[in-house]
Amino acid sequence: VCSGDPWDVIIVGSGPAGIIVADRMSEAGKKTLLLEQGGPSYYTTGGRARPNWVDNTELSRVDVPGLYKSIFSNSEGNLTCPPDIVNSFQGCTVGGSTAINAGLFFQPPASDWDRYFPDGWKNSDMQSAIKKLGAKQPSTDNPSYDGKRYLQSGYVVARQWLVEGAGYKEVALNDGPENHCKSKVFGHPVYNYEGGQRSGPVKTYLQSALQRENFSLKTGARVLRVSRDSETATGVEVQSSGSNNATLEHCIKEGGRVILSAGAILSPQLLMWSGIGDSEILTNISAQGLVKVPSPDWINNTAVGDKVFDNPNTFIELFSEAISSYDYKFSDPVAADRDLYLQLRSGPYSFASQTSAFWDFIQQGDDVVGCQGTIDSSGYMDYMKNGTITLNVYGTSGLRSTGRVGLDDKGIALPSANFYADKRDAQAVATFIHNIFAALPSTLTPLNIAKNSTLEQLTTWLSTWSPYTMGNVQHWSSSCRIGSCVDVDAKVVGMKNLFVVDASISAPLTTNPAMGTMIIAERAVERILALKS
Ligand SMILES: Cc1cc2nc3c(=O)[nH]c(=O)nc-3n(C[C@H](O)[C@H](O)[C@H](O)COP(=O)(O)OP(=O)(O)OC[C@H]3O[C@@H](n4cnc5c(N)ncnc54)[C@H](O)[C@@H]3O)c2cc1C
Repeated sequence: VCSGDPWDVIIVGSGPAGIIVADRMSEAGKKTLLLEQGGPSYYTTGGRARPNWVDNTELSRVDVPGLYKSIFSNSEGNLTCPPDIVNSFQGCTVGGSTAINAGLFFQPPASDWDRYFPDGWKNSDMQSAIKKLGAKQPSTDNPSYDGKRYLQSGYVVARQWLVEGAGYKEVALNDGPENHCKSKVFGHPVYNYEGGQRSGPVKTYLQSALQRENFSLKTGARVLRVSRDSETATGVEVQSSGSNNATLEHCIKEGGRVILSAGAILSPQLLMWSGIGDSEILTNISAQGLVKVPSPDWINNTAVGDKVFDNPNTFIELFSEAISSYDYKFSDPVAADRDLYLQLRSGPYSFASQTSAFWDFIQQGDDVVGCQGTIDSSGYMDYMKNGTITLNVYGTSGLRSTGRVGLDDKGIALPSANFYADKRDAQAVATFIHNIFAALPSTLTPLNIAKNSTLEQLTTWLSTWSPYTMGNVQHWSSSCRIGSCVDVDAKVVGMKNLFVVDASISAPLTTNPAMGTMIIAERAVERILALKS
């Protein structure tokens, strides 16, 4: 029995991709339902979780960029997914992980589309999607509302090291093809903020969707599976929050569509619970009653959940007498910085803590591997002494080691990353570090790895687990790739009207994934709307 009238399009998940798809589908006149299992995040969505110093403002903890890091230690506001929903650190709230992330907003280089995406998704095909995103979503590399740059001592030292020493070009990182090539470039991080506050799809696309009468957002609505009649999706089965095991059915009209935008870990789980995936996994979870479709109607596709990717992270602690470290606080910020933020949306709390970013590509035979460096304003773990900053080094595009989204014994998604399973990956990241270490000035000292380490020593160090190495950064992508899991229109292989549009369908990108995922969502909408049926 359908709950309410049927929809033209039902979208599962209000992350950046889901919100963009919902806005564009409703703009195209489709009667559109967006379902999100989590609750409010930004102030404008009803989010009120925040430290006392932000009381009496129209801000929640989500709106204040400088409260970003507190998400890892303070769960107030139920913004992250509980363990009975997914076995990883993700946003389960309006905006998905863009409501809890740092807001770093980097445009993937043109070479990513050309190298790693199929026909129809090459750089030239992506231009209209990139333009549409740029027109709708503000971003800035100078986030403080008063126009001044704060916490720049780390930038000055890094600039001297990488630009003057190592030959990186200092650029505006998203501007123009020659700058966003991400090839030996250095600059100020770009954030999707506006007016000293977090922006992102909730503040842009979602607001335009909410103006339309043919659009509806329902929160607290966890979709369990897609209902289907053989290869035709008919709707989704939803477990309403608070209700004990009660479910209801939202239906689509004949000719309607279901689009999964639940993220790179949960979209594969939804497919599996809907009887689409590796038959071995389907057999296991159907024994627990999690698959409702009879086995003859299962769609056996081992590409569901396969080759999931996250960036392997290495933290390098660097010390210089010339640096003043800055430690962000949730409850008790430095009074002057608190006032600067509250009165002028300016100062350190107008950004998440990163003060510079840079990229290079490492050539390995015919292959290239992208590497990214992002420098934070403080030390980490055992290295909190003033003068210390943290360099996060990520391996990015072109890495060969990937994992799999499996399910735990309760059927809940559990990603594996398999970092450096292919040794060439560790060698590529080590080469990136070795190259920049060669240019370290005498005034800047790495604290957790020797400055004069050989390439072999660096390779061994970064591929041996420690609190500083082999870390996940929760940039999950690539678990339902175009060509094997979905087709070039983002349609699930074997299904007529079921789609996946989120980080799942992206290849590993050279940059942090949010902006690329949003571009992909714009492109997928163009292709879906162009389909005949
Ligand atoms: C801590 C952290 C920091 C990050 N920092 C950055 C950064 O600075 N820059 C950057 O580019 N990227 C960053 N990322 C990654 C980036 O945020 C993600 O790549 C991006 O949000 C992925 O978008 P998505 O649309 O694929 O899915 P998600 O953002 O994962 O959104 C999926 C949404 O679907 C909902 N959902 C899932 N399953 C269901 C269901 N069954 N029923 C109903 N709703 C469901 C979820 O609750 C969630 O709201 C960060 C991620 C994390 C976790």
